[in-house]
Order: sequence, then C-alpha cells, then structure tokens
Amino acid sequence: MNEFEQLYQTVLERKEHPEEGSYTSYLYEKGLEKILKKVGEENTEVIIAALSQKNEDLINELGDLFYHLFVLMVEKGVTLSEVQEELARRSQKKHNLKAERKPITNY
Ligand SMILES: N=c1c2ncn([C@@H]3O[C@H](COP(=O)(O)OP(=O)(O)OP(=O)(O)O)[C@@H](O)[C@H]3O)c2ncn1[C@@H]1O[C@H](COP(=O)(O)O)[C@@H](O)[C@H]1O
Repeated sequence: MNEFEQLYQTVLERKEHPEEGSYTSYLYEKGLEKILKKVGEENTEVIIAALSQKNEDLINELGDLFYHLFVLMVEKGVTLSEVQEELARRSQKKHNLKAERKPITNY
C-alpha cells in the first residue's frame, strides 16, 4: 500500500469508527459544508504557495489538500479505485489538446 492508499484507508476508518480527538472525525461530524470549506481553503493555500513560496511550502500545502480531498471522497462515497479507474481510462487517450477552433463568422 502506498502513502495515498494508506491515507485514504485511515480517513475511511475514521468514518466507520469515529475517534475521540481525531480531526477527521471532527470534519465528518461537522458535515459536507465544512469539508467543502476546508477543500476550498486548502486549494487557495496551494495556489498562494505555488506563486510566492518555496517548493517545501507547496509540498506541505499539497499534503493538506490531498488529505481534505480524501475526506471529501469518503464523505461522498467515492473510492480511490474509482478515481484510479477514471485516470486509467483517460490515459488510453493521448494528444488531448483540442485543435484550434474555427473562427465564428456566421453570427
Ligand atoms: N493528513 C492529515 C492532515 N492534514 C491536515 N490536517 C489537519 O487539518 C487541520 C487544518 O488546520 P487549519 O489551521 O486549517 O484548521 P483549524 O483551525 O485547526 O480547524 P478548522 O478551521 O478546520 O475548524 C489541522 O488541525 C491539521 O492537523 C490533517 N489531519 C489529519 N491528517 C491525516 O489523517 C490521519 C488521522 O488523523 P486524525 O483524524 O486526527 O486522527 C493522520 O494520521 C494524518 O495522516
């Protein structure tokens, strides 16, 4: 099991078995809106870190974002395998850049 799978598993276990003092359990208890708020915040922090800080800070913020995304996935009943399958499906297709659109001449 790699670190991503391990983290997803931990976050899933917190959903099935809430624990005292667990931040993950606290997020589930607060509900979807709180989780979405955290995803939004962490997303913004990733952007700020990418623009203005060292890669060390960016890596730290990416860790926070992945964690909160996994909490969101568990809350919504989305598995890591489902996302992996979607990525595998996409990887079958290469050269995804859309050809330049024709200019609209007929208004
Ligand atoms: N990866 C993380 C992780 N990343 C960030 N955080 C927590 O996310 C919180 C975000 O901090 P903020 O300052 O943004 O938020 P806050 O002010 O503490 O609280 P709120 O704004 O959310 O109310 C901090 O308390 C961090 O500790 C995490 N908490 C848990 N994990 C993983 O989840 C596992 C289980 O943790 P528990 O559920 O706490 O046992 C851990 O072993 C880790 O692997």
